[in-house]
Parts: sequence; C-alpha cells; structure tokens
Amino acid sequence: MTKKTAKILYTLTDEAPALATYSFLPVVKAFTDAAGISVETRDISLSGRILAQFPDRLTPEQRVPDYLAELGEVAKTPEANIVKLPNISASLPQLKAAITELQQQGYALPDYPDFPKNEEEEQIKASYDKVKGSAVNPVLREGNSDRRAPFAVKQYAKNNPHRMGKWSADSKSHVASMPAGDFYGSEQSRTLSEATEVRIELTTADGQKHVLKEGLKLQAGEVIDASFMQVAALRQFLAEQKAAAKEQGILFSLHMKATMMKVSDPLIFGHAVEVFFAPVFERFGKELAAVGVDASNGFGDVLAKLHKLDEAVQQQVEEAIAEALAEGPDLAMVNSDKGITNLHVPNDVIIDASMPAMIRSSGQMWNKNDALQDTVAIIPDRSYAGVYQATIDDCKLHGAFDPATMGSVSNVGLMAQKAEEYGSHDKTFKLPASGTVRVIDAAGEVLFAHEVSEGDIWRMCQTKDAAIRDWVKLAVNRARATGDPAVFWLDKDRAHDRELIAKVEAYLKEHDTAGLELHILAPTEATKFSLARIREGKDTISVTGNVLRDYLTDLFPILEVGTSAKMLSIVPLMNGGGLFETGAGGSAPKHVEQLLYENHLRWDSLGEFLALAVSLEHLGQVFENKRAITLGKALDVANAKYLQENKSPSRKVKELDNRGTHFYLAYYWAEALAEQQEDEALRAKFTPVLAEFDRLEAQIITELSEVQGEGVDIGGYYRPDPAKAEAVMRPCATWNALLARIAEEN
Ligand SMILES: NC(=O)C1=CN([C@@H]2O[C@H](COP(=O)(O)OP(=O)(O)OC[C@H]3O[C@@H](n4cnc5c(N)ncnc54)[C@H](OP(=O)(O)O)[C@@H]3O)[C@@H](O)[C@H]2O)C=CC1
Ligand SMILES: O=C(O)CCC(=O)C(=O)O
Ligand SMILES: [Mg+2]
Repeated sequence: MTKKTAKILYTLTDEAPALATYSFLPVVKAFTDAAGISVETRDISLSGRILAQFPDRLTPEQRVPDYLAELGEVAKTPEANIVKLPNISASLPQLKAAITELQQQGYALPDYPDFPKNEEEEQIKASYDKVKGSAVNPVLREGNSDRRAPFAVKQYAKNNPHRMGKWSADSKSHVASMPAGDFYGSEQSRTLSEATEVRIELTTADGQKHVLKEGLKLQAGEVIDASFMQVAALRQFLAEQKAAAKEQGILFSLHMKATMMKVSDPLIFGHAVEVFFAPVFERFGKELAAVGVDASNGFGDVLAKLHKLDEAVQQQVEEAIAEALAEGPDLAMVNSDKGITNLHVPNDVIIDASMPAMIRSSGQMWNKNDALQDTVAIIPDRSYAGVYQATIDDCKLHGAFDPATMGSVSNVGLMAQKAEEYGSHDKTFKLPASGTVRVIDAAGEVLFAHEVSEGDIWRMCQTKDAAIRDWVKLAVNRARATGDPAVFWLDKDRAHDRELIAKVEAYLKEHDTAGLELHILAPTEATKFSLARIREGKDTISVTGNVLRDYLTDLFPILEVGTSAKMLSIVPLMNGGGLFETGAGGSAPKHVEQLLYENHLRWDSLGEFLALAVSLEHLGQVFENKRAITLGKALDVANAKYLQENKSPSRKVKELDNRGTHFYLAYYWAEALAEQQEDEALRAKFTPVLAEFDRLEAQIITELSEVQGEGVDIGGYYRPDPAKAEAVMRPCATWNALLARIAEEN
C-alpha cells in the first residue's frame, strides 16, 4: 500500500457526545500529535446534515459540505480510520425542531413540506427525508458489527455491581404482540440465483397498477424478503391491549424503533396514538386533520396544534382527551413532572434502550405519580418480541440478574452494506389502496405477492451475499478467539431466517470450525440458552441480524454493566478499514437537559476512550506506525485505571462530571506513557508532563467542580454556538493551559 498520512477522522455529532467532544478532542489532539497522527473532524450532526442539503440557499460562509457522503466513501477504503460518536437519528418532530432552530439562527432553509404542493416542494421534502431517521449509521457501517464488554469493564462491574431492581414472581409485567397479521406472519423471502432488477407494484381491484418502486438492482446471491402489517389487525390488537391493561391495572407502554425504522414504525406509533385516544379521533378526526395533526408524530402533535382549532372545538377536544385519559389504562410516562407520556413523541421511548431499562427496574415503568408500576410492553410485531418475554420470564422465575456474578453476551451483528432493515427505508410503503403488491423481476417473474388492504404497511429488505459471508467469518473468528459458544439467532419458522440458515451452513464449511461450539437457535430459544449460561457466569456470543444486533447490544450491556456506553463497538470494514463506534448507546438527550439546567454533564466518555484505543492500534498496524501502537496500549492502561479509580462521571451536580473525567483520562494516559519502555522519546516527553498533572490535579478538579450549579447557555440545541459551547465545556484556564503546553511541545 502506498504510504499515506496516518489520519483519524473523528465525527462531530449531536447532544451529549457532541458536547463531550469540545472537552475531549483537545486531549486527543495533544496526545496523538506526539505520534505524528493527525486527527481531523467531520460534522455529521443532524444540523450539519440538514445544511449540507441546501447549499444554494445559504451564504458561502454558512455552507456545510456533505461530510456524511465523504465518510461513506472513505469507509470503503483500506486506510479508513473513523471514530464515530452516536448521532441523532431524527424523528420528524426532531427534524422540524432542528429546521426551526436553524432558521432562527439565520439560515434561509425552507419549511418541511408535510403535504408538498408542487415539484419544488416534493424535492425539498425528499432532501429533508434523506436526513431523517437512521440516515448516518447505514452509510458508514460498511462492515458487520463486533460489540462486547471489554475485560476491564466487565471486571469493574463485577467488583462494583450497579443497582438492579428486584423481581417478584407475581409481577404482572409482560410483552404483548399481535397473534397474526404482523410482519412476522406475512414474510416471504428468497435468495436470488442471478443478478436482476425488480419493480414493486400495487394492483388494485379495478386492475389499476401503481408502481411503488422500479429499477431496483439486486445482486446474485442476495437475500430479499417482503412482509406487511395489516393495519386493521394492528388496531384491533391495540384496542384489546388497552382494555386488558385497564383491567389488569397495569401501565400501557409501546416500544418501537421509530428512528431506525423511519417509515414503518412512526405509522405504527400513530395507530397506537389513535387507538389510545380513540374517542378523540373518532369524534374530531376531521378537525384535527384540518389543522395538520399527524398522529405518527405522537400525541404531542395533537397538543401542539390544539390552539389552531376554533375555541369551542378546542375545548371539546380537550374534554375528550381528559375523558380518554381517565377511561383508558394509565400510560407509562417519560417525564411525569412535565406530563410527557410514552405516546408523546416517537423518539422518546426507543425499544433497544427502553426495554432493558424496564427489565432493570423490576419490569416496571414510571406512572403519572412518579412511581414505578407494572406494565404491558407492547411490541406489535412478533419477530423479536419473544426475546424480551423470555428475559422477563427468566427474571420472574429466578429473580433479577446479579452483575457481580453474571456472564456476558457479546454480539456479532449482520449490518454491512445496508443489510436487512437498514436497507428497507426506500422500500417501505403505506399502501394507498387495497389490492395485491407484487415484486416482479426483469424476466417478469413474480418473486413475492401479498394481498393487502388500504393503509397496510408493506416493506422489503435486502441482504447482500458478501455481507452474510463476512458476518459468518467474523462469528467464527470471535468463537475461535474466545472459546465461547457462538449462537446464530435464526428462526427456521421465519422465511428470511430460513434463507440465512442455508447460507450460514454453507459458509461455515469455508472455515475450520473444529472444536468450536456453534448453534443455530430461534431467538426465544437462543435467549433461554444465553440466560441460563449468564446465570452460571458463562459467556456466549450472539450472532444476529441487524435488529437483534441493535436490541441485544443494549439489553445485555445494560443488565451486565449498567449501560451500553461502556461497550467496545468495532466495525471491521469489509475493505480493510476500521470504524470505531463509541459505545452502543445513543446521544443521551437527558444529559443535555441537566447540563443546561445546572452545568453538570453526566455523559461518560468511556466509549470514546475505548474506541480511540482500538483506532490507534488499527492505525499503527495499517500504517506501520509503532508509536501509534504504543499510544494505543498506553490508552488501554489508562482506561483500566480510569475504571479502577472510579473516575466515571457522577450523576450529581458539583461532583466529577464529563469534563473532569477527561482530565483524569489524560492524567492516566500521560502516566502510562511516562512508564512504558517501548518508546523512549514518548517517555521523555510525558515524564515532565506527568509531573504537571500531579502538581495541578487538586486545583483543576476544584475549579471544574466550582463552575457547576447554575444554568448555562450554549446558544442552540441542534447547532450550539461553538464559542459558547467551548466556553462551557472548557471552563478551567489551568487545565486548558496545561493541555496547550503539551500540544506546543510536540
Ligand atoms: N449509534 C448511534 O448513532 C445511536 C444513536 N441513537 C440516537 O440517540 C438518541 C437517544 O436515544 P435513546 O434511546 O434515548 O438512548 P441513549 O442510549 O442515548 O440513552 C438512554 C440512557 O442511557 C444512558 N446513557 C447512554 N449513553 C451514556 C453515556 N455515554 N454515559 C452515561 N449514560 C449514558 C443514559 O442514562 P441516564 O439517563 O440514566 O443517565 C441515557 O438516558 C436518539 O436520537 C437516537 O436516535 C441511539 C442509539 C445509537
Ligand atoms: O442507527 C440508529 O438509528 C440507531 C443505531 C443503534 O441504536 C445501534 O446501532 O445500536
Ligand atoms: Mg441500539
């Protein structure tokens, strides 16, 4: 390979991780510069991505290049080395809020056209929709996923077990899914023997054809599948669950992934809102629609638009809402102080984080009186819901898990090349009429056909052969490296999974699997198998598709180590590069709230620290840069000490927060560099630096705690003012000066 400059691309994202970057990046730069590594940033924040869509409407100074597209290309190169922090996968309400904020900041952006009236508005909507939902991860994830708790993290959790809510055998909490009429029940799947091009069309009863999509190119060996959800069955199920929750005296809660499944899940969410508030929508549906209410944006959208109704109607609607709330079951709350329910916005309760949080809290969620209560967790589709029910059953039978003794479940996830649901956005449709949806290939053969009704939600997913083959290889490598059993979570009763099982069986033959324990189990069985081992303190590798990758890499970490923020989250890119994600969680909006309110940021950057260590190691290997390897090893040592010394941020104001934790990480990193024997020049540089850390520790930590307590202004939520955010995140002159000295002396 031609020698290129060793370079790490560090992403600028949103909310808590973006704020943490103001404080942590100067540390990263000061240390990596000592090894001749350049660290460059790329803005892939929600606001940056919005601005990148509309260069013609902005002044030259306001323009933001399309960094996401650039990084997407970089990810396909062997020298790619990207540190990716979590970003907002925006729901429509978040997207609109970000547009409004940017407009107020002086960016001449168009409004989001809900109902485009002409071609120009169609184009504006299409540009915004590119930014909506899970628009970043599928582009950068040009590889499959390897997520696990590092040894030091697991050890720390065993020595310092986090609090786990007790479980009682008579808990009424459970998962509810549709008995029929869901995606699971209707799935059809096949593997293509040769490359082709397909079109998706709906033929209505009167013989009219509506082309939903055409010219979709598919590769030989690719697995495709199609399924749909019957909306009538969904609504009936939701109504039954509402009545059952009321009868059982438990909370009603809905758990969806409206961000990642940006087309299907907001629609399902909308049906839940309409069914829960049925008396309101039955009586006033027309009036609400006339003022632009869209239930897919949540109950919050109804409340936000009430003022647009005639005064008399508004009062009647408010009464009907009060009645629906009084007569229905209690709703699980997101924030009981502010009256925010589970149904307010589709991005507050996101299944990967919300279900484990519930299981960790005795299977309960918060009610309107700010107390925990049993709940039905509604997960309409059956494909993966059984995983949570099996976990709940296990807790009812054996009690809560014990972080001090429990084993670990790591994950090898199939997600490369927009595998499975990551490739479904542009092939998901709310059907405009009843009829038959057909997928037809270039030779005119009908690959799939579904009889559908108006309003049903139909979707098609793709999974490329190369991605599956790479995933199987990664699973075998992890099984070999750890000696742990690896379980492919695949259900032979599901059409898509049957195609995958055939490929897994074929590709396993390409590897030496002698002595490895490999299983193929349906998700519920795989859960039982893994939980039984976890209780015995044993480790297991879960090898899953994209959705279970997402679910399990929050579920097990949250149970095992208290949070998914402490996960090592590596994406070995298929062309040889590395994408290093920082933890398996998201951008923690609640943390920003606390910072703004009392200038304390409880975001733990351990995910960033872990990602940077593996990024340096990878970079050292690819660019034959020994110094990078030394730096990475030293960072590993620092990470272990950071855990041992308990320097994670506290949740409480005036205690150590994110900013102070960066000081300690740098301190321990300098110490490890001053003590290592591999690189004399680095030792010489960091020995006096370490003395400075020793000398200034108490002063810096005191100053960082003294700034806390009062609210702060960062000049924006989705696009903070960089100067204001930097002032808040780097408030300690002594610490800033020390870092500047380290950087200057490089
Ligand atoms: N890789 C990515 O880009 C991902 C992006 N997202 C996006 O993130 C946003 C929020 O998603 P949400 O479902 O609320 O999940 P989050 O993981 O952001 O938050 C859930 C909770 O996890 C805890 N947490 C997460 N990360 C950390 C951390 N580094 N340090 C300390 N605590 C942490 C916090 O708990 P506590 O309140 O107790 O402090 C937080 O409230 C959404 O916009 C979503 O689209 C979500 C997942 C992955
Ligand atoms: O891409 C997204 O929207 C969310 C991703 C996520 O939650 C994960 O990868 O764990
Ligand atoms: Mg997730």
